[in-house]
Amino acid sequence: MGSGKLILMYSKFLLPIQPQLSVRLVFRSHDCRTLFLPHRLPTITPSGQLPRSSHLPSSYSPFNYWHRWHYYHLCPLLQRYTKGQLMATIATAEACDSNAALLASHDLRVLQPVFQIYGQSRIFSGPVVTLKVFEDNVLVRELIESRGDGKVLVIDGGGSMRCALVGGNLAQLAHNNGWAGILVNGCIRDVDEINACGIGVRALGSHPMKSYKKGHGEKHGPVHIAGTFIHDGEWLYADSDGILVSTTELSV
Ligand SMILES: O=C([O-])CC(=O)C(=O)O
Ligand SMILES: [Mg+2]
Repeated sequence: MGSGKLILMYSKFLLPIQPQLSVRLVFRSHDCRTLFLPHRLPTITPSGQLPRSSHLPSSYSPFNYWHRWHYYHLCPLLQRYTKGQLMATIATAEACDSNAALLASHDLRVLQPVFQIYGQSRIFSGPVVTLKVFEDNVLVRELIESRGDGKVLVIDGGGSMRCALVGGNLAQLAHNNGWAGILVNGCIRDVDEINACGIGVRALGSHPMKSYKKGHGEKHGPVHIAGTFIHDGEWLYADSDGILVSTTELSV
């Protein structure tokens, strides 16, 4: 059984008997992990509603096996299915096999395989927000500080190999703000921090130096990365096989 079916089964049959994990709770947030952190686990209420934060006990010890199972095994899976990330179930290879016409018309494009994979989320997708900068990450922070709503930030850093445009702090902030992923045509740093973070990141490589902080660049314009143009509002699909960009959202 595919994981998509499994999650549907979970939503239909198991969530109702686990009222503290209401669908509202799971699908409203882009960061299940935050919600499921042990110290935030809500108690079960008879109505199935989340207790108000003032009702949350300061500690959930001892919390039972069921809670632990959710936290450690289910949450990483749920993260992939939260709002804006449902299309993460599309495998890039399958998408290529079943969309020959879109590939031929260039409505579906494959990025050249020049990116390294970072971050816990190896599969991500979402509508694209584009940004063009050069060795300056002020606008990167500015966008990441806004709500991501499951979008993918595509940063054309001109392929610079002389500094990093994203580090551990920005990656964590992006994850907290609901960005599904970040693609950097350039370098990142704080690799260990990023690899521990729940977001998906693709970049050309890593570099220990930070970038300039001038604020130069252009948001939402077309960018040309890894052999293809990418426009704001297009859809990006990344998994272990590669990265696709589609003019429109692909169906499962
Ligand atoms: O501050 C920067 O330019 C990037 C960085 O190290 C971080 O996001 O942690
Ligand atoms: Mg840093």
